[in-house]
Amino acid sequence: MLGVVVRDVTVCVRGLAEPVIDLPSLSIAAGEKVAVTGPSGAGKTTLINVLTGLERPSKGQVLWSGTDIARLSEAQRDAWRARHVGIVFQDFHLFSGLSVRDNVLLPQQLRSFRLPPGSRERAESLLRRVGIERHDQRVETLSRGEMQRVAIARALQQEPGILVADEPTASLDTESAKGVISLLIDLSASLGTTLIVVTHDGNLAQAMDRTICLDRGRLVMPAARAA
Ligand SMILES: Nc1ncnc2c1ncn2[C@@H]1O[C@H](COP(=O)(O)OP(=O)(O)OP(=O)(O)O)[C@@H](O)[C@H]1O
Repeated sequence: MLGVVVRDVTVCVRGLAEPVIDLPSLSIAAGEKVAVTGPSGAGKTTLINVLTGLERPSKGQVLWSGTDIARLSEAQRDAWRARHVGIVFQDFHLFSGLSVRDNVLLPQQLRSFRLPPGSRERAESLLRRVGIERHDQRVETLSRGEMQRVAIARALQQEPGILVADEPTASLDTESAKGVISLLIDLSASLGTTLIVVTHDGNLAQAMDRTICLDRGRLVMPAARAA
């Protein structure tokens, strides 16, 4: 299980006087479920990029169970991320022309060249857990809700310590969104995964242990939860 401590992190971009992110301190415990919310442009994606090593902060530390990923080179961060992080992208990033099963296996195949024993069985078991039974179906013929569930299965295939999902319910109807919320929670709990979701969905935020709210790159108090 992996938790993170962020210390004195800023992200500055050329042409902007104010940092895009300015976080004196932030901790997420191993196994915790956290929602990241805030208005458009608040820095949510930048925060996720920094936490997953997709982007290096201008200064500060990002310590995942002791490893400061902000000090790693891009290649080292890529390797660290492949080992520890599953990402569910908002637009899924599934590969048309490939089957559901091959989409789940592809990142592992790219990483290890030869699939480790049991990979196929694990992919099929995860797909069944997310409610997808037709594993030979070409991925582009799925509904959006089904694509979302395949993307979740793929993110969990390599048993990551950290699962990050960007707006996982944004394109779904209420019923499918409910299903995805309980899936994310059940799967991350059973695998001991730290779960970080970027969301505007109040139902999803309420299902997390805690909400981190950003405004103009800084942490602010989240709006009080409805009773
Ligand atoms: N490379 C960059 N160059 C210039 N501005 C940038 C760069 N990266 C981020 N920004 C700015 O930083 C701010 C935060 O961007 P970010 O994408 O993190 O926000 P967000 O909260 O995820 O927004 P949204 O909800 O609209 O996706 C925005 O004003 C954005 O324009």
